[in-house]
Amino acid sequence: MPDYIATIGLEVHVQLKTRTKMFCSCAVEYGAEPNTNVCPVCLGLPGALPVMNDEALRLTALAGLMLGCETPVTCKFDRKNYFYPDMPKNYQISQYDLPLCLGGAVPLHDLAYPKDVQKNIATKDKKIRLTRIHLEEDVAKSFHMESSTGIDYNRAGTPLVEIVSEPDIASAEEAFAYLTVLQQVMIYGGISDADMEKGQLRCDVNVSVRPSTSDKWGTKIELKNLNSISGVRRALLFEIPRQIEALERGEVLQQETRRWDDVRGETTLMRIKESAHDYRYFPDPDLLPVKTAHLIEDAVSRKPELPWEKRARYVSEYAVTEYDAAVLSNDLPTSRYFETAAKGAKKPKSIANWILNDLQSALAGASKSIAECPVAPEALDELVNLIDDGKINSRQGKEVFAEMFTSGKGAAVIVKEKGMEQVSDTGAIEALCDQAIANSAKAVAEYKAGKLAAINAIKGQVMKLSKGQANPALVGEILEKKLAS
Ligand SMILES: Nc1ncnc2c1ncn2[C@@H]1O[C@H](COP(=O)(O)OP(=O)(O)OP(=O)(O)O)[C@@H](O)[C@H]1O
Ligand SMILES: [Mg+2]
Ligand SMILES: [Mg+2]
Repeated sequence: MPDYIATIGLEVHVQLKTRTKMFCSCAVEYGAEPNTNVCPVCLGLPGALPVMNDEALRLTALAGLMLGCETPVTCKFDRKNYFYPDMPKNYQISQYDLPLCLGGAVPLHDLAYPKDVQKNIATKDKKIRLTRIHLEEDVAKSFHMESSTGIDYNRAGTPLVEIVSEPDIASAEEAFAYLTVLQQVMIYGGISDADMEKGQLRCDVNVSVRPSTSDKWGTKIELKNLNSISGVRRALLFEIPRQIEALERGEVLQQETRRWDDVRGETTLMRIKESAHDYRYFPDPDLLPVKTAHLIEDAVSRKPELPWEKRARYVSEYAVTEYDAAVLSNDLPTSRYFETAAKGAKKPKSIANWILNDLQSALAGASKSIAECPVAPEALDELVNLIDDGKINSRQGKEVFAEMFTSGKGAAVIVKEKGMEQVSDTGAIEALCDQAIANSAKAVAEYKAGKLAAINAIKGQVMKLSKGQANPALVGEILEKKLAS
């Protein structure tokens, strides 16, 4: 059996985070009563005229800047003509030959992916090139019921960007990583909430396979409208072997559109693409071409630190590992928490460890997000300093943390209340050492006879006498001095 290569290109639709729709002042509001956020423009009534939403143009330019696209001096809007009830004007306003953004790339920067994802990503620094990003209006949402179909026009006219990749993706896992990074960039830039459960990020998957000995792409099959990142991965893990097996049987694949059934875990045929759709694109006469200079200027001023820049900075500025940095910069609330706590910390690496272990598991246990964390970053910093300064030991630290998480009290307050502060008062420890030496004649004799480990028994006595609060290093020092004399 020859080896096969998969070729994958994604078309991703992302709803922009604007208050109002693309060409009218209707609210963009998820979950509103159907057909309440509508007007003559988004319902396509005769005589209605579109007015461009400048914020949508700005957000698109920002997405392009973050992903390294070029923005041509002018862009324009075109009518994409088709006849379907989800678009009552019988055309969708989109961008055809002069989109807002061209080129660019999505780096699959190593986001601490699970091991089984990691191993199918070609190289750590692989980039997926983009073809273009264009701006259009979303269409209405259809609800297919038993014997009829309902349509909600609230979604019609929502600003939507389509991000088209080159077919650079070579595995289900690379598609997973690509979408994860794209979603992260959209959220970082405040471009979209990119919540797939709300349909704010949707994906068409184009996939073909070919024998590795062939340098011609195979027949492209399109999987329509996937609505979860793991769904895209699972769909490809089904579809790639399906195509390979068909070729192995000697079948000739046809260009077709397939549907992913998430419950049954398989793709099924929707329609065979007879010929390319003729959308009869032409420039929308109601909308003037847009000069992009002010959009680019605005995007430059709004561009945030990129996720992979943040990650690199954490490694160099806070001396945390690549893995820590990837998890800490994964989302903005976690990165803000970390940076606030790390600012005053002597050892930011300790802060990172606490966030990645105890804090995250406590949050998971309480079903809370980090934004709702009852332990403020400054409070975590205080706790970690108490431990790193040797005021309490790490076992006590865990106890204090648990109490902080449930009561919201500060670390020092709890340490005081529980009388945990380690005794570092030399006088008090000396007295306890004398007492322990007097009680341990056998261990003392052994130690003096050269069995140095016997000191541990005496040390244990002192710790017990201090109820675990003596500073162990100091106890060791004092005992050695006393036993030597
Ligand atoms: N042979 C192929 N195998 C896999 N993917 C491909 C192949 N050829 C093109 N693609 C990918 O298909 C995607 C869409 O391609 P393109 O926009 O050219 O056509 P389309 O799907 O007909 O467009 P639309 O769906 O918007 O009408 C791109 O992401 C591209 O990278
Ligand atoms: Mg497309
Ligand atoms: Mg397509």
